[in-house]
Amino acid sequence: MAEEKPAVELAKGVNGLDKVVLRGARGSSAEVYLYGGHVTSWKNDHGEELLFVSSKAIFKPPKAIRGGIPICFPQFGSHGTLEQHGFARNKLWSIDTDPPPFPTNSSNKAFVDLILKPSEEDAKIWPHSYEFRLRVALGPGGDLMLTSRIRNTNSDGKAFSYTFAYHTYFSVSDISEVRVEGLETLDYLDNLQEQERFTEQGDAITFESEVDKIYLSTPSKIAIIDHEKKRTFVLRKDGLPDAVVWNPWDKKAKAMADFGDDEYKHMLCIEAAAVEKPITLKPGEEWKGRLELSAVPSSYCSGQLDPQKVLQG
Ligand SMILES: O=P(O)(O)OC[C@H]1O[C@@H](O)[C@H](O)[C@@H](O)[C@@H]1O
Repeated sequence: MAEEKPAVELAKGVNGLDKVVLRGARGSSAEVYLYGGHVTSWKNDHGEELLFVSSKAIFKPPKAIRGGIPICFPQFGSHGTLEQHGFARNKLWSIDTDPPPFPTNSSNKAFVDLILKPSEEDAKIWPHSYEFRLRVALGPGGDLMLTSRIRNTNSDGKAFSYTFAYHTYFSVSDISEVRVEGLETLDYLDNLQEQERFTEQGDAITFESEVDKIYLSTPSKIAIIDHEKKRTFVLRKDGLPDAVVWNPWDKKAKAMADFGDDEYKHMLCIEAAAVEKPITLKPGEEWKGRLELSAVPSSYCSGQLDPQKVLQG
């Protein structure tokens, strides 16, 4: 009998970068690079990849990996003085061997704790002391769970504020066949129109051109229905009121060096985020932001699927 592989294993990834491989009980798996604290793979029990990573992704600092789940911290987007999406996604994280207690299902072994602390160099661009702990776990059913705990460890009595996102790239069969449920009728800021505020109209969201919107105060559950693949992703979030929806479409795709010209057809970013209202932490305070992803088979025929059932179920 083949020897059972460990639930958690340290391995070498692209360009020799360190990565942690997580293996669930029934065949699911996930991979997390220490570079960026970046999840680059999430596979279901059948070994099917559920996240998109570009074939042109550059696995080399200081460029963030194009795809998977980059962590945007302490700034989402370009609205602030820091680099686009902050620096956490292009820092080398460490394995946290002694994380503070974490309420968890003790039978679940497939998880890893990472930590990011500022270096002296970092403190020059963001003069704050913090501990950012990230737990990545595979649930018994193959769900992927990310929990971020950010603590203000400033000794100068100063509070700090930040914006945040789990910039998740979902793998989809064909963007034109995908719909997103849970964001209809909500207000959003349109990044393609100078962040002007609009209200989404009644129907589920479908895609036929570039989209870059920040939906505000969204429900905790959002569904991505991939008709062709007959698969529904369900995203549950906590502590993250907003949701960014991004697809670069053809023109922007061509302008990105680390993204294939046609790859926009096979990805969709739905990002659990806190953007509109920055989070403020006083010294000693800790914030928690959680994302849980599951992928379920959906046998969709036009009109048969009741979105309410997906969202309430
Ligand atoms: O190329 P980056 O820095 O990874 O950003 C990709 C996209 O990320 C999205 O979250 C932003 O809303 C877009 O405006 C941006 O283009």
